[in-house]
Amino acid sequence: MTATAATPLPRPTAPQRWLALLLVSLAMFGNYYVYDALNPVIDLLRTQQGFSYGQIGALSTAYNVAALLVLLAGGYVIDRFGTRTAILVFSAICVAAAALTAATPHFETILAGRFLLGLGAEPLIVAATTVLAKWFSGKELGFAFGLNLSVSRLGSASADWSTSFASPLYANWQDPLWLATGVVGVGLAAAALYWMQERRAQGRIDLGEAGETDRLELRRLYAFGRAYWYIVALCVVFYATIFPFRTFAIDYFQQAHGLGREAAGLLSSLLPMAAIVLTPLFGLWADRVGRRALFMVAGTLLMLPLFLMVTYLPPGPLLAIPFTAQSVPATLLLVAVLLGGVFSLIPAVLWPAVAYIVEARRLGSAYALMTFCQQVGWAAVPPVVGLLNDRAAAGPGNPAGYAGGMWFYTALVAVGLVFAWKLWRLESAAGNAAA
Ligand SMILES: C[C@H](NC(=O)[C@@H](N)CCCCN)C(=O)O
Repeated sequence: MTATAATPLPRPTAPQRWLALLLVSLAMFGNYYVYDALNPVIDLLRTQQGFSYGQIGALSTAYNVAALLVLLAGGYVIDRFGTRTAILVFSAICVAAAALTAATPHFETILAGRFLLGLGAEPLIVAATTVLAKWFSGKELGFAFGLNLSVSRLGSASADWSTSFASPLYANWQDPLWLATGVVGVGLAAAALYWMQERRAQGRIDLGEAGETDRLELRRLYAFGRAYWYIVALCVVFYATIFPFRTFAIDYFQQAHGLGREAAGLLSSLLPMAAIVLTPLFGLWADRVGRRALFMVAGTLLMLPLFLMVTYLPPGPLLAIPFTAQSVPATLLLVAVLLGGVFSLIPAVLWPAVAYIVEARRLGSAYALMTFCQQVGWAAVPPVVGLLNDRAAAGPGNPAGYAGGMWFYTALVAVGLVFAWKLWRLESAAGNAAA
């Protein structure tokens, strides 16, 4: 039965909202899994296929270049075809991308696969956000976003854990990537179920007006204030450090510190695992006390010494990772735990901070612009780190060769600290003026 113009449609019930969240989050789980699935096979791509670190960096950048092109297209597909079709189409692109990446040993094909992934995965994130806003508007929206991000991070952690639960697959570089294709295939199935759910809801449930998707307004850059640009600058350097570090982390722990793949995967998974638990908690804390700029200063300050600690401090005693048969050196464990804390803290305050300084009607384009800048920074760093590693002939015989990359990350964090500090000064001055 459909409602007439005289009888307003009901808003979705709680079970309907949570079903939508579950299905969209499953699609996002697959999305984050397939992105991170490349990280544990980097050593195999190097030993079995002879890829250089520079080529690995290019595989990472191909994703960002594609994402930049899609962001420039400005959410056209979502506006034109609607969220349910967008989720389905972008999930299907991710599956095709995963299969292309796994299919052949040629560098160009793998590069094309990662490019295709960027075309599907980043707009899928935008479409998922739009879907949640439709189903949850006015009801637990922040909580729904937080849960969605936690499930996405579980996808990243699971890709790292695959070094343990799917260890027999790591005899070659292709099988783990076929597993990733299967996982993102499950995400596609969830997207198809969501498609059915939204189609059934049409004409029966009020999902709000099909709002405009966040658009990039490059012509109006001047309209944002200084505080906004400080946040964007911190966003650029933070993600340009943490995502490339994660890309290379498993291989780095293996080559520079002699860890096995399973231990290296578990260590790397501490970053997304911490974020699953701590991001919502830091978000709640910041909601209570405000002072987000101070949180950003604290986060970047904590992050500043970590890459040098992992490079120069003695490894310390071996410590067992709870619930596993693996042990890792204490210094590495400490650095991974602290990086996990930072990976939880900064995103928890960075993205919501924009909403406090930009007027609501411009928030969409503010986020689109911030994501655009994020991709530019994130695109630039992996080839530089790859080049530094290659030039220094970094490898198990020359662990010191990885130091250049670690100094580069440290320099980026130092720049981030300057912007966080400037934001804090600006906000303190504004607070004093208002008092
Ligand atoms: C919330 C934020 N998301 C992003 O930065 C996305 N643009 C890209 C995520 C890609 C993950 N493979 C985050 O994850 O912190």
